[in-house]
Formats: sequence, structure tokens, C-alpha cells
Amino acid sequence: MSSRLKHAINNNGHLEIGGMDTVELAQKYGTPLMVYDEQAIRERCRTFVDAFKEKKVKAQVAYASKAFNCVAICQLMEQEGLSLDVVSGGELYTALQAQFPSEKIHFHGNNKTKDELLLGLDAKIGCFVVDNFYELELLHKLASERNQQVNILLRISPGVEAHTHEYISTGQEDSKFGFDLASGQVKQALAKATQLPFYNVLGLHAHIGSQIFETEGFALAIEKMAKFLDESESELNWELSVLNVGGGFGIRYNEEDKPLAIHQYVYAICDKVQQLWSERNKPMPEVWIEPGRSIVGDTATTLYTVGSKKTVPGIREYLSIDGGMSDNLRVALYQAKYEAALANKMNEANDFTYTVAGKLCETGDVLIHDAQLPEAVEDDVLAVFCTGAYGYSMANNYNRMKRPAVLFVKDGHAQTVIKRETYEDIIKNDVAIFSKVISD
Ligand SMILES: Cc1ncc(COP(=O)(O)O)c(C=O)c1O
Ligand SMILES: N[C@@H](CCCC[NH3+])C(=O)O
Repeated sequence: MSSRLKHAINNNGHLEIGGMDTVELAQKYGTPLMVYDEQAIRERCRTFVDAFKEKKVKAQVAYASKAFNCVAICQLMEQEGLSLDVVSGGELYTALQAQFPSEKIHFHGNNKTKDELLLGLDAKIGCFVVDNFYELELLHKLASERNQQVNILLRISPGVEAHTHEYISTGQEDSKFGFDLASGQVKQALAKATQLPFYNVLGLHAHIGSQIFETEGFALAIEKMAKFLDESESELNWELSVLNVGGGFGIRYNEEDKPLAIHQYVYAICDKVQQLWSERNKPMPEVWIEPGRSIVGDTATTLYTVGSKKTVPGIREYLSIDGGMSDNLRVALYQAKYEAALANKMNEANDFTYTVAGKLCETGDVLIHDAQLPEAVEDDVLAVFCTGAYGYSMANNYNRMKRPAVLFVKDGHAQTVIKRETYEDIIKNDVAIFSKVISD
């Protein structure tokens, strides 16, 4: 299969990641196991940052931590000099526990609760991305009660539909996110926000969707924002200093996916802003972006152990593994397609076709529909590639499954960054309704 990704294979014919034999990792740490190539994450971060430097555009690259959030990844992002996008109290709390610099945290969400807003205010985070009129009022009320000045961006819904799965497209008019541009809500919100004394309105934010393979959608959203600013900046006596164009840069999960290189997305965004702002005769704003998937997506591989097989004569052969939709919901949710290999048989021919099924009690719990693999037997190690984004972060305890362990590997060294859940973890919030007295 020439179109497959190239993988490192060691002398034992085993898949290697970060200088580690994945079959040995599976034996030592158990499965399902998520293995992140730490160096690859760092390289993705640097590519984004360097691309802006090459274009000489002042920028903030904020890692969209919803893609994968834990203390270790927040620490890594700080080391790489990135900012952080959070969308909930839980993500914010994790970042703060990791001692991520709060002034580089941006807080998103279409229904941040009062408690979450207070957590952000207490931490003096860098910026709130205000999503709607309710939040515009509420956040200002809370800020004024504390006599605290806050930076905000207004999230707009620019009316640009990214060509992606319906559920991960967010910039269209009919969206739960942001102030609608076409109907005048953005102007109304901006007029209000710029009058409110505890707000420092930095600029606008638009995110058009996820897993995007072209740059036209970003250019269109930027054009729409520039046009809007032409019509409203002077009227409101306000000037935008930050333009946040969100994330959504695509990655290659399988041979159907044809993403651009990271720097091509960044160059296209910078070129468009530079062109329009020079036409507008205005100083360049800071450009902020929020990549999630394109930083971590292709840097992790999930290892599973092969168990039962079932042949449906003349139809298919099921190969079952010890995880499934509890550690990777994306297939059931978006019909996502993944590639896989047998980590212990990397040099064997892929002569067999299997339907890789999870172990959850759900017919739709299939991870790969037609996986081309060597003949698989029990205890083989199945490696599913590109599971780094929205894998662990959407993992769940359906069927009271334990969420997997997560490792960072680098230079022949493995580090646990999230421990495997235990059965004790599974019942830790359960409250018994009576105590059973055991008599002998
Ligand atoms: C507001 C916002 N920013 C950033 C992202 C990150 O997107 P991606 O992981 O596709 O880069 C998302 C998710 O789609 C989002 O909703
Ligand atoms: N969770 C989604 C994308 C949503 C991104 C957040 N707006 C995925 O796995 O592709």
C-alpha cells in the first residue's frame, strides 16, 4: 500500500515511535495505549510559529486544547511559546494547574457559566472570546463588580461554510456559535462592547470549521471581516488590533485526505490580511490562530490488543480489539476513516481484509471498515494511526470502560502523561444506597 504513511520499523519488524518498540510498550503499559511522538508535536508547534516569523507578522498561535488537554501538553505548549485556547472550566483548570501563563489563555464557549467566567477573571486570563449578547452583559457585570478590566474578542459567525463534515463546520450562518455578521448582530455587539467601561475590545474572532484542506474559506472570512470593519470602525470610533481566524487546518488520516502543508495555511492567511490591510490603509493587526488537530492529530498512535475474530461467511471478517468507541468516538460520530497496521508484523504483507470492531455493546462500534492487514491472531498489537486529536479528549466510560493510558515518547524514552483509569476510578463517584452487612 504505497499511499500509506511511512512508519519506522525496527530490526524485529516492529513499529517504532520516538525510538521505542511499540510492541514492548504495549506489553509494559497495557492496551489500549495512546502513544504520542513528543518531538513531532514540538515540530508542528515550531512550524506554525516560524511561518508567521517568515511572513514578519505579529501573531499568537494558540493551541486549541480541546483537541487533547492534560497537564503535560499544557506544559509542552508553554515550553514551545504557544498560547492556549480553552473552552470550559475543566480545560482552564487543567491549564492553571500546569501553571500555564494565564495572560496567554483565551477562553471560548457559547455558554460559559458564571462560575467559569469567575474562574477566568480570578486567573486574569489574557482574553475572553465573547460569543453572544447574554455573555456580553454577564461578563461585564462580573468584571465591573470586581472593578477588573478585561480583554475581549467578539466571536462572529461569518457566513462561510467550510467544506467539511456538517458537525464540524461552524462558520455558517445557522450556527450556535458567535454573533451573526449578515444580520447586523456583530455591529450591534461591537457598538455595545466598545461603550462598556470594563471591556478592552481587542478585535474579532471567526472559526469556520475543522479538517479544512484549502485556504479559500479563511480568505473569504477575512474579506468579510475587513468589509465589515470598513463599514463600522470609524462610525464606532474604534480600531481592531487583533484578528483571530480560528483553527481547522486539516491533516491526513488516510489516502483520501489531501491537506496543505502547515506553512501554506499560515502564508495564505498572512497574505490576505497584509493585502487587505494595506488596501485599507491601516496598520497590520496581530493575527491569532487556534490550531488543535494540526498540532497533535497525526502525532499519536493508539495500540490495541487483538482478541476475538468472527467470520460472517461471504460478507466480512470481524477482528475485535480491546478498545473502541470509548477511546475513539470519531468513527461513530463523523464516519472518520483511519489507517492501521499490526505493530508486531510490520514487514508482513497486508493480504487480509478485516472489519476492526471495538468491544463496546453497540453495533456501530467499528473503528475501521476495511483494514488491510497481515493475518491477525490473538495478542497481535493493532496500531491505529493519527488518533492524537479528539481521541482521548472525547474518550468516555461507556460500558464502564477504563479510559486508556497516554504516553509521550521521545529519544527512546517513554513518559506516562495520563495514567490508565482503574476500576476504583470507575466507581469513585458512586454512592451506595445501603451498606451490605456481611455476617459469617
Ligand atoms: C473556536 C475553535 N477554535 C479552534 C478549534 C480547533 O480546530 P482544529 O482542531 O480543527 O484546528 C475549534 C474546533 O473546531 C474551534 O471550535
Ligand atoms: N471533535 C471534532 C471536531 C470539533 C472541533 C471543535 N469545534 C473532531 O474530532 O473532528
